Amino acid sequence: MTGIEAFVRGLPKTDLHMHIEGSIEPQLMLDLAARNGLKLRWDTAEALRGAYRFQNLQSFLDLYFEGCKVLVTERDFHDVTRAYLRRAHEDGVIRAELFIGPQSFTERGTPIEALMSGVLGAMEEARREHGMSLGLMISVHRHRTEPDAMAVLDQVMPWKDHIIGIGMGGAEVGNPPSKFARFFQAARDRGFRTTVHAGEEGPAAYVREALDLLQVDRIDHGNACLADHDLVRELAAQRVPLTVCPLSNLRLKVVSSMREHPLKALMAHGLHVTVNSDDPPYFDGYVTENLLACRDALGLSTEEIVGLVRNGVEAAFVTEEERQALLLRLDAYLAAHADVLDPASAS
Ligand SMILES: Nc1ncnc2[nH]cnc12
Ligand SMILES: [Zn+2]
Repeated sequence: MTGIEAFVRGLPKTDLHMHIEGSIEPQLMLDLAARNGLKLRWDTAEALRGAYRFQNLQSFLDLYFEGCKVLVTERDFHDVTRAYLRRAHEDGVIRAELFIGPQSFTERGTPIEALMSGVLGAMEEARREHGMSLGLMISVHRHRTEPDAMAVLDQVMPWKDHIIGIGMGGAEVGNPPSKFARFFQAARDRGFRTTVHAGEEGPAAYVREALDLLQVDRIDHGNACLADHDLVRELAAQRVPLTVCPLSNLRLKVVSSMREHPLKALMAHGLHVTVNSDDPPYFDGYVTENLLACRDALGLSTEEIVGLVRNGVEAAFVTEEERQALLLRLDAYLAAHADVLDPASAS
């Protein structure tokens, strides 16, 4: 490991855009399938990992929803969440905000109680054992109907105090934010913070709808906003965070190479850009690999990497007290590694 790799891995980071059901490492997927008496199309972790070649978002979602079938019991939800949090902790993540999309599981008969207990129990363990700051977000599927999304909102209300936000993912093109205007209004009326996937494969107009119609607090991805200068100006002026996922964009062919990734262009426009993992095993990288891939392809400086990480802390759905505590951890690390940021200070 080079000095900069070790520095980025140790840097206290956030992961504000990741999906629990997209975090199942191949071996765990096989183990969970065996535990539940399910037969997968792959016999080995290598074979499964070899299937992670995608043409677009839909080809990924097909595999992602197939993978969801191995999560059945409370223990399954616990184990997958715990495994992600262990990896994220080793990756230097101090604040993670986790999406789970209940519809994939409740439609197959898993009770919402099993899902919530498993996930929340694992989060509590990771808070205790790793000192992580954690929040859970409920995500609905945009390819389903708005009444379906409303039903999810009703289902999770008993856990309202354990949920920091409501989001939406799934097949973007043809399912614009406007389809869910009443759902997001309802989520806001019930006191939730909101975020939505927009401008990943969809156009800038979808990001505009997310901002104006859904009035979300953050935008997941948001890359396509660059096509609309007025929109970029508004997003920058309002400091709306974008949870960008560079390796996801590469693997889903949203960009044809990392060198063409818009991360630096988004930063140059003064946007509140954060870097996140999305679905780490599927896209072959946790937050550190995402930052290093951007550094290698786009020539990010160490200061720019630190700026992106600081943006993550500023965009987190936390109380101001918690934000200050996270910033203190970041600043303590930077003070202890002043030689990396300013090599002239090393003597
Ligand atoms: N990148 C992505 N886009 C839309 N929905 C998703 N669900 C999990 N990952 C996603
Ligand atoms: Zn996502």
